[in-house]
Amino acid sequence: MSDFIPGQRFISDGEADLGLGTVLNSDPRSVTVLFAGGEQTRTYSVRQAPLTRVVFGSGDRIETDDGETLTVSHVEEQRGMLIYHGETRQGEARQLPESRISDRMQFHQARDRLLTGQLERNDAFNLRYRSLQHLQRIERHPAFGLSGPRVDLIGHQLYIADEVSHRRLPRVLLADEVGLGKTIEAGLILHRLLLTGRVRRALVLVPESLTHQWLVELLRRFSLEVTLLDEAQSRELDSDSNPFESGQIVLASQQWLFADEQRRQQAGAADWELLIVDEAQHLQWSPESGGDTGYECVAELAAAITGVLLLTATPEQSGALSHFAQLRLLDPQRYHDLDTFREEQHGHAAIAEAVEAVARLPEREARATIEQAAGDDSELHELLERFADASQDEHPELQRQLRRILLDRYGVGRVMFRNSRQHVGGFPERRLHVATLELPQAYRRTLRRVERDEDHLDELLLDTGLDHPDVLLYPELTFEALRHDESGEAWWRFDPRLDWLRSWLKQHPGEKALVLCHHADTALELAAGLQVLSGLHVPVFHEQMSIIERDRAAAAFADADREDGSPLLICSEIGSEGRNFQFCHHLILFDLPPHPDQLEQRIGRLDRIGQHHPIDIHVPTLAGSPGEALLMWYRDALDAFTRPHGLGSHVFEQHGDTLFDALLDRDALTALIAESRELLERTAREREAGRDRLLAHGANDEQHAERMIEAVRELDEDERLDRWLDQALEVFGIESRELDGGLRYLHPGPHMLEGMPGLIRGEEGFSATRSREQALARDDVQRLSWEHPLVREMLFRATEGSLGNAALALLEHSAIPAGRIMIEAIFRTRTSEAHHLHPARFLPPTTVRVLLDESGQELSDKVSFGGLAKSLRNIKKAAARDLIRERHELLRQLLDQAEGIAGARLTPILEAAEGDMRHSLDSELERLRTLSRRNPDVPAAELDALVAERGNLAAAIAGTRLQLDAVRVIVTVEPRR
Ligand SMILES: Nc1ncnc2c1ncn2[C@@H]1O[C@H](COP(=O)(O)OP(=O)(O)OP(=O)(O)O)[C@@H](O)[C@H]1O
Repeated sequence: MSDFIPGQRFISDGEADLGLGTVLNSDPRSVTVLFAGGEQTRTYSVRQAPLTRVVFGSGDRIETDDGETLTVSHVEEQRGMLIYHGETRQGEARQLPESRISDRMQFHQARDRLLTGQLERNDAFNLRYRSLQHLQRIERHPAFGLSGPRVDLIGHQLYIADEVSHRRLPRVLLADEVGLGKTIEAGLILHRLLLTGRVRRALVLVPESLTHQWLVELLRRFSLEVTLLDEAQSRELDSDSNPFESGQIVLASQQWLFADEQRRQQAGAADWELLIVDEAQHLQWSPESGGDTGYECVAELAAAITGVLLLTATPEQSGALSHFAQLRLLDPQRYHDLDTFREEQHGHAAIAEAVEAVARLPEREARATIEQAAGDDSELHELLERFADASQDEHPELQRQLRRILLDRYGVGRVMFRNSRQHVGGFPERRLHVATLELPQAYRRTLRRVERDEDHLDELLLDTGLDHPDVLLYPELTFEALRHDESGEAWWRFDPRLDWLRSWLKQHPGEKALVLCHHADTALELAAGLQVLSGLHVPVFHEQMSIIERDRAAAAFADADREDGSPLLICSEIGSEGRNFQFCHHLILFDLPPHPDQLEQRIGRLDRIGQHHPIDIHVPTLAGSPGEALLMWYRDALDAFTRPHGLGSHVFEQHGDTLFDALLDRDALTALIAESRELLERTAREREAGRDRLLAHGANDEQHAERMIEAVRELDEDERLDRWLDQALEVFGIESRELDGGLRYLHPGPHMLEGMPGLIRGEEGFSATRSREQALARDDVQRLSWEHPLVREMLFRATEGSLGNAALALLEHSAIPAGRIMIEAIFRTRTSEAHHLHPARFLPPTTVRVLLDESGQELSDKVSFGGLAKSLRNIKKAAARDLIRERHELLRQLLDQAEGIAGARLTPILEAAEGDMRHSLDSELERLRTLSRRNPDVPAAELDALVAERGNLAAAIAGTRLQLDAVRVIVTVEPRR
């Protein structure tokens, strides 16, 4: 080291605490270094200067002399001096000559720590190496990001999560039938995108009534810490700051956000990579009048955010228009014209037939069907040719490709996923029980007048302030609105539905029932009536209640044994939307909602995943009333109580007005029922032949789903996690005690390192299991997986901090003379930038291990890490430091040599990663290109994004460097006798 240049930066190998030194001057024999941090100057002989040059690489953070932090992107050398280029914390580009690095900068890197004697326990070094190895394996695993959540492994959900999270533009409509797990699918997608680093910030917008449920689900099932933002909390935050920047995942109520212009602007100004909107059917839009405030707010956000998940069980609640409006939010260029959209829906049957024909290949008829659907699509024809020449072994893969191309090109399934009970299977039956009760006089009078005199309806609407058809369907509201005399009798005193309900309770001791009413007022008064008449205190659940009150009511219902427990819960229509009540199987429809999708939402509270009992739907109805007419239409025309078919809204769109006119006219009703039934059956046949069939094929690929389940199980059962956990818990100072039933209790030990998720020193710990079943059955038990926050934190600290990156150990060996030195150097790849592209799927942190003996011989082939680690002993720190100091020069030489050896091994690693990446992205690009020629569902932006991604990934891989991550010095000693 003869050419020291003034301004270059070094640290003293022996005196690390002096900090970072600057060469002041040098001559052929000596070099003088100023350690400004310690205000000291040292002069060394050039030949033996115990100095290590400080060189940073891309991705490193440098502290500057003016208090900034610079993240290095690349380094340039000018006349022996290094110039660092990078970005400041504010994202500004900056150049920094090495002379301007802060004198006080601390060193955490392996080489500096070793040479400055900052050594650690051997087990920490072992943990570091093993953690890197596991990361390398897990980040490439096909189930990575999906194995941690506490959910049952349900095929269609895992398929959707895998498919969507792999897309560059994850913008889809999750439209499974009610209760099939859209929240879970959205959670899985979010979880994976967060873990892979593609998403760092997400905004989740849900109806006010569901905020708490989402908060709890994201925490309990996905271990995601979410900031629930409301007005009070926003005000508490610093008035200058944007409250939407206050958390990584922000959950907010749609009602709150949509109503406040300033908050909407703030949400739009924050940086997000993913937007999730639940119950998207409420967003209203039409070509004539544009969107309502909510729609426009979501449209603005969706235009700026890469990933968008819209959730709705009833995408057509307001007809094809609302469905189109949702798709338009996801891809406005593609869905720009409502008429074209309507027309496209007709061609789906032929494609569905072709998709099904694929399974029957090589039958001639099947081939003909596919050929016909393929038109002039040369790729499909070519695949069919290949199939004809292929061996039987190759058939499944070719069939998969054929199916995929057909669905991709012509299916709606690229943007929309809809699973139905019919295709998922395993759902309990629904049973309808109607109780026809006598219409009370008080209601009858009003109805008869309307029947006789049409104008009376208008008067009634004016007098009551109610809407049509509510004024007819909910006679208790009409009665109350007309009851001017406060002292008069309340409706619940004479309404026979109350008596019916009371006797139902008597006949079903120990059972629970969810009672639904269309209006909150009915729900409240019904509860009041029950209290007076039966002394029963029944919790009510409606949209005017606070979230806390609602949760309390739901809890009292869930646990009837509590002091405030109740066998009934009375809910208003939208008060209970999205809620989970599958622990109960009796549904009492105190009245019926005016829209079939609302009826489906009601039944969906109980008919959800997790419901194991047939569902009993009880409808007390008043003979001759409009409510009874509606029941007949739902039951006889729509078949709305047996199973969800998603066609209710379509029929309603055509016949809704006539229906409301026929509520008081039984002849008209009978005709309407026949007409509606005919429309329902015809549409069902068409949909079954076309769109629905295609959607069902697109929403789930059973083989893919099966592979995902297998992949997750593989990680679930990974025994290496148990071994790694034992080592990690020991190093981090966490104690573990076996409990009965395969559980373990983790709790903080006296020396536990700070900041371990879920554990605080001096406090209780938690029970944990590796078993998915056990964790699903018990809320109080956490499930340990490679994705559990504690495991991730330990993996992170064991590989990213300085923990265990420098160590010294003794090796007892009779065949090697005592006092000989070896170094075990672990290098790892560092791929900078492009985190959001998840380069780790092609190049996870990859280790290169180099084991050199004193003579510079490379032994890693002969001596394995595990074999060596087993034979090593610890040594006292002070003695280790002395040893290092004595052998400085040799260690530096060995480290330089190891670096050279490792460097030579980098090229094949990068080549393999680049090959993998190109293989994967090229074939996807090819697929998208062909697809975009046929299927306008593929937005041009997706193609551009993919090309850009390939370029960025290639650059990231090419820019990968090897960094010495950890080093262990091994000193031989004579075996102890
Ligand atoms: N994989 C799973 N493991 C365990 N529970 C699940 C799973 N999938 C769904 N569930 C449960 O089934 C119920 C319905 O799921 P979820 O709320 O996600 O359905 P949804 O489709 O969003 O319903 P809705 O249409 O009512 O909004 C919830 O209680 C959920 O926790």
